[in-house]
Amino acid sequence: MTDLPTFIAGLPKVELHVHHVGSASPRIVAELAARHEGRSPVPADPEALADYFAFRDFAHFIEVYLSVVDLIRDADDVWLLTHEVARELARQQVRYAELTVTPYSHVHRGIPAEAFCEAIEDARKRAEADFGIALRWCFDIPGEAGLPAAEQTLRIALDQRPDGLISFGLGGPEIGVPRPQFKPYFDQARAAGLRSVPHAGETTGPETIWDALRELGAERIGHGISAVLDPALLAHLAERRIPLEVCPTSNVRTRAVASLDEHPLPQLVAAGVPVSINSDDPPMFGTTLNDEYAVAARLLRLDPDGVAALARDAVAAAFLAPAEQARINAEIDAYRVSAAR
Ligand SMILES: O=c1[nH]cnc2c1ncn2[C@@H]1O[C@H](CO)[C@@H](O)[C@H]1O
Repeated sequence: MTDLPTFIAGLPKVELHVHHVGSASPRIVAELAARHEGRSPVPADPEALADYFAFRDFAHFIEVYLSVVDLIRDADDVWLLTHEVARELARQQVRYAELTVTPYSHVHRGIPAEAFCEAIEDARKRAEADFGIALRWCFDIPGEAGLPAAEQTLRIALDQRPDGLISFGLGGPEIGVPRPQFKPYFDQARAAGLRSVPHAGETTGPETIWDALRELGAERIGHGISAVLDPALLAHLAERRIPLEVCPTSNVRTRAVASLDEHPLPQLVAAGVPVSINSDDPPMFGTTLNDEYAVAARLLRLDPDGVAALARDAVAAAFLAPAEQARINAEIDAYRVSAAR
């Protein structure tokens, strides 16, 4: 029987909550920083970059995140980042990933929406050919940029409508960014067939999650960890099978949770709430998806069968056709059997 980290490394997975820019590896950040020599606070040296990715609080995290967004200056940068993110996901046996991209932030920095969408689409198709990974897009509104960003994100989603686009989200800070104001944009996105997956309950309380459900028609919740403070919400999420996209290390590194041992993941699972395990912004948080599965296994005291079940839970929460879900689940089951020998 292989040890758990080895088992996790080989386990077929899907990832549902991982950010495009937030996944820029130190090597990619260094390459982008070198291209824009001297005009960025982001260090090119991987050691210095690790220190740069130490956050005082969530607001500081967003500030650092946006400084990395500034490194993405043209469509070539977008292509390079996307293809490299796919390589890293595939290296971890990710078969399918719903990658959150924030078109507004790039268009706002001068990359035309059409060029941005062409770059991510071309990189997505090349990644499928090169690495065998299926990528789909969530276009998210950077909440800190408010309603103008909501309007432009919706426009880009509906006007460009890249083939890989399947969902519409809302990221950035929650404090000072109430969810109800974004209802008109989510209504139009959902009417156009996009799935609703806003962040909520990451840095604010359960009421933000209720708003995301009631006002934005959320089908999944990004993070949603403060649901543990509201038993009625826990019961609602469990009864309606509304999955939370949980990112344990992210919550500790952005100071949303004091430590992994205090992370509410066990309480969420005990309440019967469906969860998927995700990495969010892996290099920024010094983690990987495999590391997050190992964290979940420790917090939930899982054996390989339990870890394989976690992977299947993420497949169940994915916006994938049933036949595709069955195919990935069959791979997970076959792997579990082979690893047991
Ligand atoms: O953990 C997170 N919570 C909220 N937003 C995040 C997180 N990680 C990355 N972003 C990104 O920060 C952008 C700010 O412009 C948001 O759009 C979101 O995509």
